[in-house]
Amino acid sequence: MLEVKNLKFTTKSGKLIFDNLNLKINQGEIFGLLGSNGSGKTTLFKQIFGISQPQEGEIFIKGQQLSRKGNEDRTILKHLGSLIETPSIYDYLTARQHLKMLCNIYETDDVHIVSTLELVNLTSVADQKTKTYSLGMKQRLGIAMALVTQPDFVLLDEPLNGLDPEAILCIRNIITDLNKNFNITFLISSHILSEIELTATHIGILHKGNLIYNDINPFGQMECLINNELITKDLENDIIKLGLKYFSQNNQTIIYLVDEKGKQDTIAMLLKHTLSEYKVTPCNIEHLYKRYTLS
Ligand SMILES: Nc1ncnc2c1ncn2[C@@H]1O[C@H](COP(=O)(O)OP(=O)(O)OP(=O)(O)O)[C@@H](O)[C@H]1O
Repeated sequence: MLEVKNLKFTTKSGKLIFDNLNLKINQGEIFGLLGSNGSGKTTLFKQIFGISQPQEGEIFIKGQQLSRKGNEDRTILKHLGSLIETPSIYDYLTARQHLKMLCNIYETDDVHIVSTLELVNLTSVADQKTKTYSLGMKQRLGIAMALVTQPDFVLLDEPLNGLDPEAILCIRNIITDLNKNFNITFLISSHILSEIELTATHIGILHKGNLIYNDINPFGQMECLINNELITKDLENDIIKLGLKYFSQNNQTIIYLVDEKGKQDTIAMLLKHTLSEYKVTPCNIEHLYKRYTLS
């Protein structure tokens, strides 16, 4: 669905934002993009959506390369829905008019306006001017605007901004339902790690210009923690032989136990090395995030 190759981007003031960034998102994935303030999440969304052009590198959507100049052959963008930064909302238009306007711009059927308003719980205020809307209502309208044209790839940059817990739950359900029932692909950024943990199939951590973690969402898996001083060369060879993913940091080696078999194999292997001082705990995105970004 999306392939980003060797993307480089430096701001006018000389700050390096992307340093040969590579990213691949396959159809049907929900890719959760994490990263600290200023790490470049919004910039990446803008480049994928063609609002800003990469200085170096290539972006492919459904196999079609986006033009560097940014103005020819943009038809592929019709398959994209997006909410980038704050939604572009006009005070003097109603929610229904916003959705109608988007359908006109994208030259798509407007039959989904009613169901999209229903989806984001705006039906009762659909004909009120948006100047009367709260922050959360505007945000839900922004999400509706990303969905109304029935795109098969949706970019949501901080979609949970300003939402109350009920609305957060509603958006989570919308994303997972659309993904499950219609195989819609999502790229979502958020600082709410617990939400990404619950929704994403894959996770990327953007840090210092690159994706320092880019893999499946390990939530629900277990990990095994061992002090580095207990890791012998033979043990490391056995970890590699078993095909286990492992990572060493702060005097600790962390082995990801992707399934029950991986867990049993790992424990059997540790026992073979007469190693009993290990700890098996559930994976947690917050720990993962800290582990990668605070190193
Ligand atoms: N219009 C601009 N001109 C110059 N620098 C910019 C501009 N927009 C963003 N930047 C810089 O680019 C970097 C990346 O910003 P970006 O908004 O992509 O980060 P982000 O990861 O989305 O941050 P946040 O989590 O705060 O939304 C920052 O250092 C920011 O200062």
